[in-house]
Amino acid sequence: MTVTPERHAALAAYLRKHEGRDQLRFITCGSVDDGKSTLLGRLLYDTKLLFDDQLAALARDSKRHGTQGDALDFALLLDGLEAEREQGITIDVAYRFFGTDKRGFIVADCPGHEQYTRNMATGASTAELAVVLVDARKGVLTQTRRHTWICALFGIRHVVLAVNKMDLVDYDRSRFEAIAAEYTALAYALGIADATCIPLSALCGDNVTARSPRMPWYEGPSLLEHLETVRVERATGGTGFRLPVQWVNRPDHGFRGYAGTVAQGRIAVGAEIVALPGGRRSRIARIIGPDGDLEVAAAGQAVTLTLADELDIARGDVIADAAHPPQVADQFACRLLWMGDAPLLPGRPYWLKIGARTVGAQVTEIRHKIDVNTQAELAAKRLELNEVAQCNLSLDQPVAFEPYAENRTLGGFILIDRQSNATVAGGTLDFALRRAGNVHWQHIDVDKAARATIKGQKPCCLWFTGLSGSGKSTIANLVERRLHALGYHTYILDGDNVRHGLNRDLGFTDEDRVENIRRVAEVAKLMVDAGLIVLVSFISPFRSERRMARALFGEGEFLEVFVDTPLAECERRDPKGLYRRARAGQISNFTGIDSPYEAPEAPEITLRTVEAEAGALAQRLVERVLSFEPAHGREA
Ligand SMILES: Nc1ncnc2c1ncn2[C@@H]1O[C@H](COP(=O)(O)OS(=O)(=O)O)[C@@H](OP(=O)(O)O)[C@H]1O
Ligand SMILES: Nc1ncnc2c1ncn2[C@@H]1O[C@H](COP(=O)(O)OP(=O)(O)O)[C@@H](O)[C@H]1O
Repeated sequence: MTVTPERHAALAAYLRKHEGRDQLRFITCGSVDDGKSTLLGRLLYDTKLLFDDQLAALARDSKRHGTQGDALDFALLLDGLEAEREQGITIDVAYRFFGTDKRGFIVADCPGHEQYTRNMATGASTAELAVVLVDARKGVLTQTRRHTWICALFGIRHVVLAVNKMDLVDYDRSRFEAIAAEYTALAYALGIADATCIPLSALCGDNVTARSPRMPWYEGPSLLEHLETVRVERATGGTGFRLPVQWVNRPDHGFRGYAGTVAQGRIAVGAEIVALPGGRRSRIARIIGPDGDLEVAAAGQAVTLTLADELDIARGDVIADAAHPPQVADQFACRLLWMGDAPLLPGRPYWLKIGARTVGAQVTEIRHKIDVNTQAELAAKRLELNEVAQCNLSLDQPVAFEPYAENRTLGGFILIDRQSNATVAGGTLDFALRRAGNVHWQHIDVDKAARATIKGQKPCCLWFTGLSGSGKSTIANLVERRLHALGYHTYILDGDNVRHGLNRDLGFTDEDRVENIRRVAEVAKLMVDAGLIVLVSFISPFRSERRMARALFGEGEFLEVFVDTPLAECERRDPKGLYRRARAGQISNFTGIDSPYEAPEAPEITLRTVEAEAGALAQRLVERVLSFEPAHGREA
């Protein structure tokens, strides 16, 4: 079953038709084989609200591939979708919708495999309730705990534990009660106020839509009865109006509209607004809905606003009630669910997307990670796939936000890998850290240009990267000697040396190397600011951090010098005997052996040390530097 444009259109039509009707948005989550597909299939079938085309397909597939004889195999209803996922077709979450005369339902179906945590996070961030499945024979598993944790993280306050396959434990009451007790304690520890446990058999239909005579000891509602009647609070935090601007609509010079979905509150024509983070104010001139002008816009509505004044508002800005604006900050305490295959490394730059805004961001500190089985808080220097943690976050620019507990749209974010563009984390902003709030940039009259002029040179950073023993230090040293002899003001920052002082606390794990490069890049930036020609000679093995270093400098100030020497040659030279020791297992995390080196993709200069002598290579570099130095009578 594919999620075709027709089905999306059908969903949109359904939502329109049932606007205003009581609706429950929920997600289903469970481990593989817990029976999630069968349960959902049964629920859809028994409420007789399957689309006809789906039913026909189900009857056909059941005969062909089903495991239930001539009966309908409900699992097949959903497994088509699973199969597409196996083939790597990108479907975040499949939304299904059905209803009874009491309520409409929108279900985000999230597959159970570990690697689909990402999809589950997407589903959870818009759901009001979660149905968590466990197999009665297996009880609460690590996966169950993880899913429940994710539900809690993303603000779901109502959970149903569907204890499935009760038929396979002879509808045993004590088995159910033991699982229910364990799960209720877990949910309570995670702050989930309402955890309802229901014993059922999706396959046999027990307690799914109607109470089962096979479990007379169970006095609670069937799953459907519960879903129809559970009361969920819909309040989304405060009442102040907020609209994250999705796009700026400028068909001609006469019209400038700001389009987006109202994330909170309501606003009327004439009301005073503030555009954040900039802080400029104006009044609402027009509110334009899909069918024409409106007097008022409220949470959930997609509208275009025009303002009385021409403000410089860009995509990603937030238009807010001027009397009750949200906070603006660039440092946060947050909770994070790491979903990247490569680990999270503090200090590494990622993109952060919040509302309609994307900004550069770094996790500055992992305060602790959380063991989903025990809730224990553990020290961590990195986060691996599916780990959750409390972190501090620093953004390159301030953003308007609300704590996640108050508004999911303005408090929820994702992190995106800058190289692959993959979503690597989902998170929630808890509160702003004010540490940077009172630190202002101090203006200094003597600037970089003045310092450079007095030295008669153009400051720059020559960033050498390459394997240990490739020749970075040798060549950098020759370059500096030559420039120095010509009267230039230079400085070499060498990895070995800086690691004796400023970076004495760092080792050679990936996370320590990230921090090592971050610090030395900042130091190099200060030295360039002081007017110097700086030569940085660090292995700097990761593209991501070299890119971060480059971003600190102005146009033409940063030259990446790739000292390109094959590993075998470095090993043959082995000037410090380190390769020999690494091969003997005496040094771990050695670059090129058991720690990666990511060669530059577009360095300004590549020096192949097996093809030319160090002196000749150094001379090439000196000439390159001199080519953009101001002429002042020095001779090369
Ligand atoms: N495990 C491991 N891996 C790589 N290198 C090691 C290691 N242990 C010690 N050394 C010595 O440390 C020097 C590299 O430090 P850097 O600060 O340049 O490394 S990095 O940029 O953080 O990767 C490097 O110096 P160079 O040979 O000049 O590159 C080595 O002498
Ligand atoms: N063309 C060359 N350029 C630089 N170094 C070379 C070259 N050919 C041989 N070498 C030798 O390779 C070794 C490089 O060591 P070093 O400069 O300390 O490398 P790194 O700083 O990259 O670890 C030195 O012993 C140097 O004499």
